[in-house]
Amino acid sequence: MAFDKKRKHSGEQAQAKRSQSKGGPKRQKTQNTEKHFVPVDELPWQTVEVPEMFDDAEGFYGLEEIQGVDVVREGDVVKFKDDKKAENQKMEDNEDEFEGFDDTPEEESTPVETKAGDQKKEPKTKKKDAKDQKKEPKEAKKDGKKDAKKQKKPAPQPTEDPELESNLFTSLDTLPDIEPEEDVDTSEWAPLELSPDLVAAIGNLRFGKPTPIQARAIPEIINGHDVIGKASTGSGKTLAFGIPIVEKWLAKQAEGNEDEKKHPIAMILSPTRELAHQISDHLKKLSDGLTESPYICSVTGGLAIQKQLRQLEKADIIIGTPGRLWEVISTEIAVMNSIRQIDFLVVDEADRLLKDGQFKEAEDIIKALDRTRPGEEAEEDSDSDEEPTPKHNRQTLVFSATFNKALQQKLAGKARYNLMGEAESLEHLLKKLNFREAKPKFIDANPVSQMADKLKEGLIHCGDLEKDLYLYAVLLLQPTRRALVFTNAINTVRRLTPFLQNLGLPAISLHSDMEQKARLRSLEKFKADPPKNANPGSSVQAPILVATDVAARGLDIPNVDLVIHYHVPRSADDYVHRSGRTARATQSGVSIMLCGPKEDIPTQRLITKVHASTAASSGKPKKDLLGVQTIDIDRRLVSHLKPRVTLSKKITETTIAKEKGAKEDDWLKNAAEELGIELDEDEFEKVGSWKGKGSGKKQQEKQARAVGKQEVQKWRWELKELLKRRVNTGVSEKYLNGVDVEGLLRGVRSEFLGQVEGLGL
Ligand SMILES: Nc1ncnc2c1ncn2[C@@H]1O[C@H](COP(=O)(O)OP(=O)(O)OP(=O)(O)O)[C@@H](O)[C@H]1O
Repeated sequence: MAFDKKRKHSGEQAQAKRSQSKGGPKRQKTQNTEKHFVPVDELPWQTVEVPEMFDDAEGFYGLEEIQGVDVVREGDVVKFKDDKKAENQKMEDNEDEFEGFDDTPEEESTPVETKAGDQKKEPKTKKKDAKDQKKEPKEAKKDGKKDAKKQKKPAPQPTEDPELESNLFTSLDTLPDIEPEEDVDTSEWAPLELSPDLVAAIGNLRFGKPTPIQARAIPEIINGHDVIGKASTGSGKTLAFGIPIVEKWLAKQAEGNEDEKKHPIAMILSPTRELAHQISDHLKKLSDGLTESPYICSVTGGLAIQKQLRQLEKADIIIGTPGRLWEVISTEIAVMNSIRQIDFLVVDEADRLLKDGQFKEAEDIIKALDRTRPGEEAEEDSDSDEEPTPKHNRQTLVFSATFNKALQQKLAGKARYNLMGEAESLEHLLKKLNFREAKPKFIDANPVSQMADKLKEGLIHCGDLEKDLYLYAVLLLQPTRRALVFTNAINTVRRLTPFLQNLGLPAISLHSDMEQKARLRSLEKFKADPPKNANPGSSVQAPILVATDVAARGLDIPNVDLVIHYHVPRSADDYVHRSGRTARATQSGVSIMLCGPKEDIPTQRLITKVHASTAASSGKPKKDLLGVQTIDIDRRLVSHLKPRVTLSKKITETTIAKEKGAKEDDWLKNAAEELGIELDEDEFEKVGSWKGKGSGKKQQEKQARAVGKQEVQKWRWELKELLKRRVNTGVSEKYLNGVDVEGLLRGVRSEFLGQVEGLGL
């Protein structure tokens, strides 16, 4: 295409220019398209050699041509579109769009060191940008992910990121977006006399009033007391200690004492890695709303130590698991010295610290905190002959939903006897904590019931071998947004996850034998977008997390409405914490125990223990008030589900046995090779088998390994066919109690769950 260079600004072109500049705020797509239009003077014109004969032509002083330009006519307006520029722009746009976060380890390098660290320096506008990005439609993100995969865009360099946890945990993400003008009334926070900046930050979280534990603990902590706080699960204990810590940090910033600012203000000990990351996230969310915010870092095992160390050096608030914290601070004197000057030591889920061998490390940390530095020691010793009492200025805050009853009584000044056993060791821990005050304030926000207000509890009696069947039945029957299944053993998690997946349910595993990054990814998946239709009556099944007790404490995952105890928990406290993953804050939820014949007695004991105080305070007989309802699931429904459960079990067990067998074979072969022994097939068989304990199971595994691939495929096909048939399960809670079965079987309710068809009775 060629144009006369002697081109005046025609009315059309001027109009074209005007209309481009008038663009104003339009939808993104329009803006992008506008970007591709180029003013006529800026097009990449090329001079054309003209024949001599035109040299003297009047008014004709040259010819230029252009390629790759589209002329677009919009009504009276003509626009020029540079295709090459448009193409480049498109590529840039695609790159901008990429926000993929898939399952590959590379993705874990999402830079998250920003957050609180950057909060310190970042102007508010930046945060707003981040928020805006978050608000981008999910679909766009997904497309971005797909495109990125298609283009094989080089993944970001793995940077051993200790904070994959970013935004994994808090349910704050699920709060509906609020318009800026929609202010939350925070007047109920006024009695706590917090700084206006902090109240505004709390308002940003849309928390209109403090929870009972917050209302009681925050003033005591601000007044400088040591506090032992007890309140039911999901009742806001994290902010009960988090708010006063941030308040003190703000006060120190205002004082402007540079020395004071150099060391961290608080160290929070958490029993699990996931909980540590969650607390960190929760406090960062609170700090997001501040003009200036503390640098918060989490220090947990399973992630790169070097980066954690760098973060520790600049941290204001440290949250960590005792093992990793001890590993880092015991070797880094500078960090240790800095941590010694903390104002707050928090022990979250204190009673759990007694388990899993964490006690020793927690004790080491506390001892190290109190050990005076060499110079100071000499001074003290020379001044006094008395036993050196460790001097520190820190406040100690201990929180949990469960404290041993005897210890509680003692703390409340009511104990008439010495503490024994577990309580004794908790008391021992409390002693080791070396409180600043002789008598820390004990605040019990829920003296009567340990369980959350809006929690319903149920119990299903079934045979030992029927648990899988009942688990499946409950998951089909009880509509959920998210369900959590707890087991007492890692192997059960390993088996149940594929078992449920084979049945078409989106099960995800979580246990301590998984790599830390895989653990965080599992939680991320579980917490990911709630399925759009995962509501009563929907055919979309909500995610199911199958976990050991590693997920029992503290995790605040939004919209978990069902907790199933596949195994009866080992202790009443475990039951309280597991069940506490549902019915959090203002939400309601259901907790159901599957109880085999052998578990009957421990279950009764457990229920009595958990509900004894409720019964006692009402003065009614315990048996009427155990609060746990026995659920009868209709046998006809259960027996209808049995064939598919049997098939899924067979497939799962065969697959696991084959995998395990292959690993054992490899191990044997490697061991034989190293010893320079050649094993023939028969010997190989002999070495791999024995007649001792567990030989029955071994035999079963052997049989399972012998099943041919075709057979397994046949089972899979049969199961697929069964799953295609619809089961009218209905979605009434009444149904769980066996009340409305007839109606459901007749198809009175029009709601269906799963992809299975009528009971066929
Ligand atoms: N004042 C408040 N008003 C409303 N919701 C709140 C308030 N404070 C905290 N929350 C929310 O309540 C939920 C539970 O809080 P948190 O995780 O601190 O509970 P918890 O008592 O520590 O539970 P657990 O014993 O299980 O660890 C969180 O989603 C948190 O954001």
